[in-house]
Amino acid sequence: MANCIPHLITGDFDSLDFSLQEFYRKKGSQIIHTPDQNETDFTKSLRESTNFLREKNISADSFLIVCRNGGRMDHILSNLNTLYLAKNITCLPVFLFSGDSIIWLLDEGQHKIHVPPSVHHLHCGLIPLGEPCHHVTTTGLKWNLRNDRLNFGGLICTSNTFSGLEVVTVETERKLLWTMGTEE
Ligand SMILES: Cc1ncc(C[n+]2csc(CCOP(=O)(O)OP(=O)(O)O)c2C)c(N)n1
Ligand SMILES: O=c1ccn([C@@H]2O[C@H](COP(=O)(O)O)[C@@H](O)[C@H]2O)c(=O)[nH]1
Repeated sequence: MANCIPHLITGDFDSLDFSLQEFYRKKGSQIIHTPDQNETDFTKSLRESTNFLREKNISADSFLIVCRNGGRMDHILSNLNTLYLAKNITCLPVFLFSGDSIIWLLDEGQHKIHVPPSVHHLHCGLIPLGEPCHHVTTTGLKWNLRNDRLNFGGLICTSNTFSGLEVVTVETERKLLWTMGTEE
């Protein structure tokens, strides 16, 4: 890690040691303090990173966010909320990677998800966070949905897995979180 110097360090810094901040500043990291307490560090850092890429003229395909799951349910839920907020911050896709899962937000419409055979035995799911999804249809899952309704308090799709096809298709008329296991 000694050679890994972040281009940008940003946040409210309530959990960042000042000496560590100074260490990285001297190594060349740009430091942006965002004290606003009406948005989470993740949401703000997505905005700062988007500005950073634009100012430095750096092109990127996506954001891969590596987050800890330290047991704080409010952190987990606010991280998922940031996936919904991301559309207003960046046009790049945002993938949230945590532990052995990756999760991202599917927009309304049809989706094809390419699934490498090495993860066919792992878990996947479709989570209707925030609002019911009245019509969801899938192919490529062990337990497929056929114009089914997903909602909290009713059916949500967790602990599903793959049928063995290399492509999963999802059709949804509302935004829907897609989660899947990743290789150890
Ligand atoms: C309605 C409402 N609830 C709660 C808050 C408080 N709040 C929301 S985001 C935020 C900042 C969180 O900072 P972050 O470093 O992302 O998380 P932490 O580990 O400090 O909880 C705070 C304090 C608020 N501003 N408004
Ligand atoms: O266990 C965790 C801890 C943190 N996060 C994310 O990081 C930010 C900042 O958290 P701090 O406690 O201020 O360092 C938080 O909003 C989460 O997005 C996390 O996901 N899991």
